[in-house]
Amino acid sequence: MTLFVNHLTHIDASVWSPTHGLMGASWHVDAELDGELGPDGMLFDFGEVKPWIKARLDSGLDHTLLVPTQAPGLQVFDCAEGLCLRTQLPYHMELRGPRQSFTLLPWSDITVADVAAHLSTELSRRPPAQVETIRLRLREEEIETAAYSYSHGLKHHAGNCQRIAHGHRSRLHIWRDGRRAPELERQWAQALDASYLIHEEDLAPQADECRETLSVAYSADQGRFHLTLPRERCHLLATPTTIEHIAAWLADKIARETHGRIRVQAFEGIDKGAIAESS
Ligand SMILES: Nc1nc2c(c(=O)[nH]1)N=C([C@H](O)[C@H](O)COP(=O)(O)OP(=O)(O)OP(=O)(O)O)CN2
Repeated sequence: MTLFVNHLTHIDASVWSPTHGLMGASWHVDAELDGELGPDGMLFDFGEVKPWIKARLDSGLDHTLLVPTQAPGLQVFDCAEGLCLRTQLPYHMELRGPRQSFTLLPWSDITVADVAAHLSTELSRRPPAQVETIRLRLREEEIETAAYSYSHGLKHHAGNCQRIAHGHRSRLHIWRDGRRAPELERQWAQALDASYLIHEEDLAPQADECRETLSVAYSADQGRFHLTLPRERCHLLATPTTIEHIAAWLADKIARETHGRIRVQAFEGIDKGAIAESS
């Protein structure tokens, strides 16, 4: 017998791509479970499927940086913070942080299908009673309008959002003077895509010769984090990079640039976010 649960949860993470660099990702999770029915006529109570799978994803790959350890020019080694990742292609990046903020995968690139297969194997190792196999399907949200991916870290977050390189793929809705503005949406989604958002207060001192990079450093409950990446990939905010502040920052910037009354609905991954207005 096979049981299925669609839209079981979401995964939000960042992915290191040897062609695109640091990318935010958000995936819907659908699940199928194979096994034998118990005396109650069920394979596994629907009420328990979701918390069982979600708990394992939340304590595993969710909100980590997915690293393809066989990618060209990539090094991973132990360091005082836990693990250090150094990359060369498509740009130089160095990230140091606690081990649990990385998911190391022995591949040359990360694909959604391979991540789903990897999670399915992991979950099937110790399945609940009566369940023999668990298959996950990961899907990007279908977005016909503007979308962008970004990465960030929230040092004050009590949970895994404190990890310095976790990210999202998000819709962006903008209204100018009460009307949806698809051209502004495309323009801003393009400007933000594949970016890293920084709270200015987290900028770390750098040597004068490092004009082309920015470094971010902070300590949080899970440990110390340090990230250096190209300046051109970064946007600086005067506030923490919560979605409330991102929406307000965008609304202010766009209102100043267009001299219009601007409303921004900024999503953080799938189906949630914040709305801000500025004129
Ligand atoms: N009000 C806000 N709450 C949270 C924000 C925020 O900007 N404003 N941000 C975060 C993190 O950035 C996080 O990445 C969001 O991930 P989320 O999926 O919400 O985290 P959970 O795993 O806790 O939620 P589930 O959807 O149940 O998996 C957190 N909060």
